Formats: sequence, C-alpha cells, structure tokens
Amino acid sequence: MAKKTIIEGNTNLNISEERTLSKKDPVFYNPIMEVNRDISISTIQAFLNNFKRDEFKICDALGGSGARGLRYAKELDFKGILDISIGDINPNAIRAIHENIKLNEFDDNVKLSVHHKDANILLSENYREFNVTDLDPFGSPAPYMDSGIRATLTKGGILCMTATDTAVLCGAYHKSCIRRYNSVPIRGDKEYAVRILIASAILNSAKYDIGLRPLFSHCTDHYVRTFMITERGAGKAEKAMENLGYVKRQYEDITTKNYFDGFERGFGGPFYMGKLNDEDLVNDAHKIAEERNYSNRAVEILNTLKEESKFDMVGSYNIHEICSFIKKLVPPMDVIIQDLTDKGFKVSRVHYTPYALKSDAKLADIIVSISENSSI
Ligand SMILES: C[S@@+](CC[C@H](N)C(=O)[O-])C[C@H]1O[C@@H](n2cnc3c(N)ncnc32)[C@H](O)[C@@H]1O
Repeated sequence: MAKKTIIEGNTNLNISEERTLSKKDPVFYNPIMEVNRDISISTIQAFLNNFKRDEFKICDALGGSGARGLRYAKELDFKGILDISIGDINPNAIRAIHENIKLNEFDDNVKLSVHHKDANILLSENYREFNVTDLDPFGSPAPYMDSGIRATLTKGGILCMTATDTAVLCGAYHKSCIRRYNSVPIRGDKEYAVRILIASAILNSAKYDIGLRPLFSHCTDHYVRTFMITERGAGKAEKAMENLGYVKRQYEDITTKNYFDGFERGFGGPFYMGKLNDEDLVNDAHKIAEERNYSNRAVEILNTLKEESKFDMVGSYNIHEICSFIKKLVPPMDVIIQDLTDKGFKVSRVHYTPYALKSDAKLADIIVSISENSSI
C-alpha cells in the first residue's frame, strides 16, 4: 500500500495514502485527530512545566501508527528522563510504530518502548507506574478505564481519555450509555457527554481510594476528551464523588440533585458537576500551542476554552434552542453577547458549538435579551 511521509507537529510519520478511517485500515491514522494530539501535547507540556521530578513516564496504550506517543517523545520539552511506552494489539500498527521511530531523531533523555499487547495487559503489568496514561481507543474507553486507573500514579498522575462514542454519551443510545458508563444520558448539550465520562472515571477510581480531579476537557468534532489528575486517599475519592450529581434539563433550564441523594426518575446522570478546567493550565496550553504553531483549530479551541473556563456553569445556553421554544428569530450571537455584557453579565462563547454561550445571567435574563434583540 502506498505511503507518504508527513510532518505532524514536529514529528515525521509514514502514513498509508489509502485510508477508510475505520477499524478496517491496516494501521489507524486519522489526520483530523491532529487537533486532539496538538491539544494533548500542549496540555501535558503545560503540566510538565511545573513538574519537579527527574523522570516522567507516559503510556499510549492504544497507539495506532504511534502518532500520539511519538509526538509526546519528540515534542515534550523536559530535562529529566522522558519514558514513553506505546502499545497496540495490531501487529501492523507495531510495524508502523517501529518504522515511524526510525523517521525521527529523539533527544538523549528519551526512552521509548513498543509493546505488542492488549492494552489491558500492558496497563495491568505496569501497576501505578505512569505519570500519564493516555487511552485513545476506537469508540469507548470504558473497557480500559479500570486498568488505566490502576496503571496511573495514585498521586499527581494524569489519566487522559478520548471517547468517540459521542452518540451514546449524548443520549442517542440510552441503554448503551447505562451499560458502558452506568449513567443515564441527556440530550441537547455535548458538555454533558464529557461530564458522564468523568463521572464514570471518578466512580471507577473511588473504589481504589483514588480521587480524580478534572484538569482539562474538550468536546470537539466527533469526540470528547478529558484529562484528570489523581489524588490519593479515601477522603479524596469521596470528595471527588461529592462533585457528582443528577440533572433534569427542560428548555435550557436545569434542576440538579446530589449524587449521594440517589437517582430519581426523569433525571439524567450521574454527571460530574464541578469545574471542568484548570484556568492556568488552559492558559499555558494555549500559549504553548500558539508558540509552536500547532494547528489553528487547536489554538482556537484553547483560546475559547480560556474564556469558557472562567465559568462554573454546568452546560450552556443554546440561543437557537431558546429562540425555538420562545418563538423568536435568532439574533446574531455577537449582539446577544454585547447586550448581556452591557447589562453587567459575564458571557463567553463555548468551544463546542457556535450557537451557545455560558453566562452568569439567568435563563430569564437571556430570554429578555433575545426578545429585545430579535426582529420578531
Ligand atoms: C483510535 S486508534 C489509536 C489512534 C492513536 N492513539 C492516534 O492518536 O493516532 C485505536 C488503536 O487501538 C488498537 N487496539 C484496539 N483494541 C486494542 C486492545 N485491546 N489493546 C491494544 N490496542 C488495541 C487498534 O489497533 C488501533 O490502532
């Protein structure tokens, strides 16, 4: 099969020219996910910039062509030993990773190992080893979540995951969501998808007396992605669980219930209800992505997230949805944002749809603003 060499970030990769972007490809490489990888490298670099120890271990357990793991190895700037393990179950992927290693020069502080293994075996063999465990599977990370948690350091380790089963997480397949994530999904706002993923990870890690605190999350294209930091101890695990809750969502308005009060019919969840992003980390990741000339899209997403992460609000106000139920023509978003700002509210666009915003304004204030600015 014809191949070509491309440069992603600062890393050379030999990639097959014929791709279906499905499991059928001999080796999986998705160029659209460059944005995901750009954001990942920037986020881990931002974390690493404040890391004091002299060894940093990352595991990319579902490596595909090696694009992600090799980019960590090549592009992360770290003075100590950077130890990267890349695994995949597919022998073609393992061959591709070895080929791609040869295309690049790595700094002397970089240790690379490639493992032809099931991800759950690789992770289980490395109990509490990795500073970063990266799960980037086809579809749902749920089958790897447990071993991912166990493979990550119990204090200050990062578990990051991509889930491409967004239809499930967004409520198109109700039972599948309960089966995979033990959570009842709700429709209409993609942010709840990543909040289910985080809640599921928090509940999975709580049984090991490990708390997970989200550092950074985004909902982009067909996937959601989250980075969570581990905190050791039963108290931390319970504190993490205190951030879980159930939500009833009606016309962009929400009613919430604490997780420990139990599930009630008509509600969705459990969802993670706390802050999704650490503002400093997002700011730093944005700066890094910009300085390194990573994809415009990655820089744009991080830029919007910088504003968005100033809000504690769960979900967002979808102006199109609100206009549809109050039967008004949709005013331009900039007009609504300006109007709310002039009235003294804080407002931000969200990175995952151009039609929604976060604000400290109440739904009633948004409705007034729409009514005052809509032509009908
Ligand atoms: C979405 S691709 C990974 C993409 C890659 N992380 C990237 O950023 O380009 C998922 C990979 O997981 C591999 N895989 C599927 N099941 C696996 C398993 N049980 N253990 C290890 N690898 C597996 C597939 O062969 C495929 O290469």
